[in-house]
Amino acid sequence: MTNEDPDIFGGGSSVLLVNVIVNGKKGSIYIDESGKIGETCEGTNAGLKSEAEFIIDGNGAIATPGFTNTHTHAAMSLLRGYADDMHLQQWLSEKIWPLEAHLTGEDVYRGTELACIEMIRSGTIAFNDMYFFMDQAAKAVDEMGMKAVLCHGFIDFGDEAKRESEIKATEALYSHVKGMNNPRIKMATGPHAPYTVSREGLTWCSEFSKEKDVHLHIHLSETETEVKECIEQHGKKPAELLEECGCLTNKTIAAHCCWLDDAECELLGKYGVSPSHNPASNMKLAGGRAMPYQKLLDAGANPTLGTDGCSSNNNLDILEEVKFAALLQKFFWNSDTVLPANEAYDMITSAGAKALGFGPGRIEKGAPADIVLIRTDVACNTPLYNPVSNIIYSCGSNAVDTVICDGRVLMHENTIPGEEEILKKASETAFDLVRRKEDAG
Ligand SMILES: O=c1[nH]cnc2c1ncn2[C@@H]1O[C@H](CO)[C@@H](O)[C@H]1O
Ligand SMILES: [Zn+2]
Repeated sequence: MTNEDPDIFGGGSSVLLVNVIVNGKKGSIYIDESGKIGETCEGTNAGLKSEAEFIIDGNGAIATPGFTNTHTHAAMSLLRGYADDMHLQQWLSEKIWPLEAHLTGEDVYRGTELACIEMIRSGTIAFNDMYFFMDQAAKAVDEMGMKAVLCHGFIDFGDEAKRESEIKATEALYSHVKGMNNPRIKMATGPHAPYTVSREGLTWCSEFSKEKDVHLHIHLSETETEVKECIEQHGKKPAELLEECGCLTNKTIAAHCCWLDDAECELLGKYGVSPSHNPASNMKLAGGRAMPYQKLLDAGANPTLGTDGCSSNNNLDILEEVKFAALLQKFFWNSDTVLPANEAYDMITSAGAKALGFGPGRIEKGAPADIVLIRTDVACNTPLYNPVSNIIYSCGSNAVDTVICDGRVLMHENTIPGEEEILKKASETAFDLVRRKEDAG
C-alpha cells in the first residue's frame, strides 16, 4: 500500500481502493466524499482513479465489510486482568462492582478509547456498548471514528429511588446523543438484566425505547441460576418476563441467551430479537451452556456476536471471538455442521449491522463504506481457497491492515493515529482507579 499522506486519516475525502478482492473477485472500490460506496468493479477502473483524492493499493488484500460487536462494556478494558477465574456472581459482586463504584467519566473516556483501538485492530467498525458515564464513551467513539449504540447500564434492584436516578441517566444520555447529531452514534435503553432490574424498570425501558424509536440492550439468561431465580420470583422464564414487560422487539439485543429453552427461542424469533452470542465470556465464566444458535436462527431471530467486556474475555478481538463461536457451537451441540464459516461470517457482518441499524453490512453500491482490508501475503491466508473460511478459522487480527468506517480511514497499513498516547493514558488511568479504590478501603 502506497499512500503515505497522513491526511488519509482525516475523512471527508474520496478514496479508491485498488487491487483488492471484493465479493470474491479482483477489483476496486470507489468511496465518495459522503462516505458511501460509489462503485465496485473488476480491474482498477482508471476512470474513477482520476477522481479519487486518495488511492489505497490493497496489494491483493481481501476487502470485507467491517465487523460488528453486538455486546460489550468498552471501558471495562481498564479492568482487564483485574479479577479472573471466578464464579460470575462472586466476580460481579465482590470484585467488579466494588471497583466500578469508583469509576469517573474520565476513566470511561480513556477506557473507551483503548477499547476502540483494540476493536479497530481486529476489523471492528461498530459496537453495542453498555456502561456508565456514557457521554464520555460517546466522546471517545466520536473522536475514534467508529459507530456505536450506547446505553447506560440500568440497575434498580427493585428500589424506587434508584430507579428514578437510572431513568434520569437514561433520559440525559438520550438528550446528549441527540445533541451530538452524529449519525455514527446512537443511544439505547440498557436494562442490565432481569435479575438486576424490576418489572417496573424493564417496562419503563421498553416504553422509552418504543417512544423514542431506539434500541434496547439487555443481558438475558447467562446462567442457570438466574433462570431458576426468575422462575421462583416471577413465576416465569426470563424471556417470558421480558415479553410481558414489552422488552422483546426487533430493536432488542439480548446478550448471552445461553439458557433459553425451545419455547423462549421461539419467542425471540417471533419478535425478531437479535441475540448476541458471547462464547469467550461464557466459557471463561463457566456458564455451562452455549447459546442455542441453531434454534434461534430457525425460529427467526437474528443471531449476532459479541465479545462482552474485557474483564470476562479478556480482549475485544472479534476475529478470535468468531472462531470461538464456530468451535463452541460445534463442540457443545455435538454437531460438526452447526455454525459453518459462512454463517459465522454473517453474524459479524450483515446480521450485526442489521441488529444495530448501521446499513446492510455488505460491500455494495450506496452502502456506508465500512470496509476492512485483510492481507493475503501472510501465512494465515496461504493458500487462499476460500476467503470466508480463512477469515473465520485461520486469520488473526494481525492480518488486518486497513479499516475504513463511513469512508473515514481509521487504520492504514497497521497504523492508528494517536495509538501510543491512548495506550499510555489508559494504563495510567487504570492504575489510578485501582489506587482510589484501595485508598477508600
Ligand atoms: O457477563 C456479565 N454479566 C453480567 N453483568 C456484566 C457482565 N459483564 C459486565 N457486566 C456488568 O454490566 C454492567 C454494565 O453496565 C457493569 O456493572 C458490568 O460490570
Ligand atoms: Zn455483558
